[in-house]
Amino acid sequence: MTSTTEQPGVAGEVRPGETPDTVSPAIAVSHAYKVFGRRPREVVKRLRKGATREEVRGQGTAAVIDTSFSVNQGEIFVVMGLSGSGKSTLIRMLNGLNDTTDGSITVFGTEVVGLSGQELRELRRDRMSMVFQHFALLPHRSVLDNVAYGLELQGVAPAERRERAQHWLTRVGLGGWEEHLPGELSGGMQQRVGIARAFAADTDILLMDEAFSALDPLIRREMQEQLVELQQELNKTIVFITHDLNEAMFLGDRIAVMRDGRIVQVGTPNDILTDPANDYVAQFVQDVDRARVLTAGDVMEPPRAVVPATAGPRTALRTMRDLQTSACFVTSSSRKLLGVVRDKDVLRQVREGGTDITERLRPTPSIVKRDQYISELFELAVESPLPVAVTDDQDRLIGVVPRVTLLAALTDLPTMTTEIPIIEPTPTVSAAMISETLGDAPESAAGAGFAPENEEVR
Ligand SMILES: Nc1ncnc2c1ncn2[C@@H]1O[C@H](COP(=O)(O)OP(=O)(O)OP(=O)(O)O)[C@@H](O)[C@H]1O
Repeated sequence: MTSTTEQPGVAGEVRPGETPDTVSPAIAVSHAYKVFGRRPREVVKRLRKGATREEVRGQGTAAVIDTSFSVNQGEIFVVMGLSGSGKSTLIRMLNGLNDTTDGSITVFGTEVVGLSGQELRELRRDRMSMVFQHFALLPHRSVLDNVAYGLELQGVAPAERRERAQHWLTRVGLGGWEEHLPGELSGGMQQRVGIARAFAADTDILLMDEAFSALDPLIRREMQEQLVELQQELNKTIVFITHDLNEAMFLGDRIAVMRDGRIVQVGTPNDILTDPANDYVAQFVQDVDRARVLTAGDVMEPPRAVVPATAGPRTALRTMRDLQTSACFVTSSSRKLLGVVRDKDVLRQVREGGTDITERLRPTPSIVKRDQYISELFELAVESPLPVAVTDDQDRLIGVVPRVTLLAALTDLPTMTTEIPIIEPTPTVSAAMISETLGDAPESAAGAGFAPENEEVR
């Protein structure tokens, strides 16, 4: 499990494969508090001593309480939580739009808490752009000038800023709208202008506060996909606020779940879904569209019905009989998936005295990669009698997704409902007939091994 309920002092969490020594976070937040009210520091003291948000309410609103987390360079970090949980306050603390009552926030190693107004403006101009839920466009400037606005603040020359703004308008699908005023555009189009403006400013960090919430579902989906695409292309660090769990799961490399001003869990979408830290998170995720969060790699099982190409037909047949299945994957010596053999074909081959199963090889009906969402597997699973094969970049068979696993993944049920695993597809030839052909007694499934090839030709 890689998810954490962030612990005090644990600011530099890193992703698998990275080491703390080689990666410095883009943003590190440590024990940060934000209290609205007349005596905020007093409230922090009481919170530190264990007072609850409710208990201090008379003195002020504790919007963000003892929050520690870090955002790695190049990741999409989503902050999710119900309305009022403190998400907007938190994201605005990162760029100084809200001051921080207590604690530390660093951006690329520079402490943000305590910077002057001028320094904060520079930070927002040069390092962190923000996309707001309600666009925040300048109503009397053209669409093009709105997109170029950040560049203007950065002092970029007019010709270059027009060119860059034009480029980004085209990227977000608004070519041709340059000279219009924002008010002439639909909500979805205005949001695209906001996004183009943020990307045009070319800051390393993008802060997005409910940036897609005003969009209708189809456009919203499109924008989510476009954001992921742009992020992969440009390797920006993105902090994205949403109260929509499916959006969080789709976008987030990691997700922080907030409740009543505190972060209650940080983890990958898979961690949050399969290993919620508490009942609150569990309730939150119960309605999530699991098919669009879990990948083939998350749910795949070790392939059982597999024989190497060097195994003869007798071995293949014995394997299928013992596993009570009618098909078997065939792999090369380097575990590359070559295809499948069927029980009927192999039975015939044994009777005919054949020795090379690759002569009876059929193409594998469905093959996916480990990072494909299981929503993409259903059609394949319906069309194919065999479990969906999962291969790596070198086409090696690394797992299978049987239909039962796919269905169980949707509801978080265990896949094993009986003691004996059912291996798809069911036999088309009886075990007795196979045993008679092989001239031996059935072995237990657990004992199914590969006989050396010289046994095959006896
Ligand atoms: N300027 C302010 N003055 C006083 N209280 C505030 C201010 N801004 C936010 N709050 C309070 O802080 C708490 C957290 O609000 P915040 O807007 O950060 O939550 P949120 O999770 O972003 O909610 P939403 O999704 O509704 O925007 C709320 O109780 C809110 O009323």
